[in-house]
Amino acid sequence: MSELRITAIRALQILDSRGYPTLRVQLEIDTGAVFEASAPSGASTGAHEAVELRDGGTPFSGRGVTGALASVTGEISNLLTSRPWVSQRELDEALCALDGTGNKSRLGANALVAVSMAAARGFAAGTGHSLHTWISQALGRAERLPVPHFNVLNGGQHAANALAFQEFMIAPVGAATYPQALEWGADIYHALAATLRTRGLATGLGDEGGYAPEISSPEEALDLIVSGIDAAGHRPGISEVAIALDPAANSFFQDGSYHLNGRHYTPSQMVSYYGKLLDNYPIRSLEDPLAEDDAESWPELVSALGGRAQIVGDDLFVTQAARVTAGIRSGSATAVLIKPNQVGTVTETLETLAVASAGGFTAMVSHRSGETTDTFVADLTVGSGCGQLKAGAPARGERVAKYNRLLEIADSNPALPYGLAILSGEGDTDA
Ligand SMILES: O=C(O)[C@@H](CO)OP(=O)(O)O
Ligand SMILES: [Mg+2]
Repeated sequence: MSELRITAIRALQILDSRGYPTLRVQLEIDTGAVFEASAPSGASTGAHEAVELRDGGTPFSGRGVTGALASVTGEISNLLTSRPWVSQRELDEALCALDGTGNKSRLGANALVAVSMAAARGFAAGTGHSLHTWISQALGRAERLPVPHFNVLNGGQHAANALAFQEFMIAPVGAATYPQALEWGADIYHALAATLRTRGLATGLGDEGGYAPEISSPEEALDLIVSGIDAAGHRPGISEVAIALDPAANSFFQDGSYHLNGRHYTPSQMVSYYGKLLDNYPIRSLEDPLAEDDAESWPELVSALGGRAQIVGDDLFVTQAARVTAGIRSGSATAVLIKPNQVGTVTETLETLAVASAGGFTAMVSHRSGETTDTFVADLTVGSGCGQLKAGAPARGERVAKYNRLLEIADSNPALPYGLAILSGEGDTDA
């Protein structure tokens, strides 16, 4: 692999999709080529995520990134321009050592992840490969176009309505190709708007571009989505248009119980509740169905429901290999959600994917609720071969940037397979 000789690093404050500042980083190398990346930002964050550096005070309600910009143009720039870098791992390890904290809080995970992603683009270009192919080679996995999981109805911390569950996604599992999956997703999204209007419900949007009607129960949301799928002329079903949920249960877990539908559910009652949802709706995936502070209840949920739906740890694992390893041992989930900025570097993200795969977990790559038009996660999904990406609704620029990047990849790689895969270490077996 050719060395990366970085000659200059620039950092620019830009706005994310919620109107808060974030950073865009540019690395210039000795050939004059420039590689760019931008940091996304979550709203429903896990307690163990790598920590963003935010200014506090004013402006931007305390969410300024002056400090993170200074990390990039100061210490990080001094280090990265001081010598050539032979690999992504070497560069990322040096970044982590420079930060010196366990959670990236000194230099900022937002600063580190943007630099690390820009460097990955540089290393990929040095090999003459696209980013997705470079990632697949780094992981030793076959490339695959994912089933897009479109978040069409928003609640929780991503919307102002009273819906406790955060994300209601549709997954066109039965589409023959990625472009067809996108077409189905867009058609259903529009049909859902018509369904909402017919019932006198608002079509205003939540943070990820899904509708945020004034409803409060998950069942109402699921009924609306099933109607929308029907109205678009598709079949709701596990192997046609399936549903995936991210309740993000941290946000309605209080004092040992889950506050939902005007009731308090014990962890065991939540497991039965999800069982009923699986009986009544074609749900293929449940992310953060329980809270991270209720970690001891996850194995019970997996024993009861793990054979019927993918159980994904997001806040529970925060893309960190050690936490995934512990989750594999305790049987706490069957899958991991992958968000590079939760751990802070590309190398650590790839490590988490490798650990998940070796332990028989599936993986789903994810955007954040605060996004930019950066498309790194689209390439990461294809290169990891994990077969699943969630990037919000099939509308709004920062969301469709990812879906459109997948169209580009599909267009220039017509032989790439499309669909779900199991990260089993054995290759890409169809799920
Ligand atoms: O919970 C999630 O999975 C994410 C992305 O959809 O939300 P946030 O970025 O706010 O953590
Ligand atoms: Mg989540």
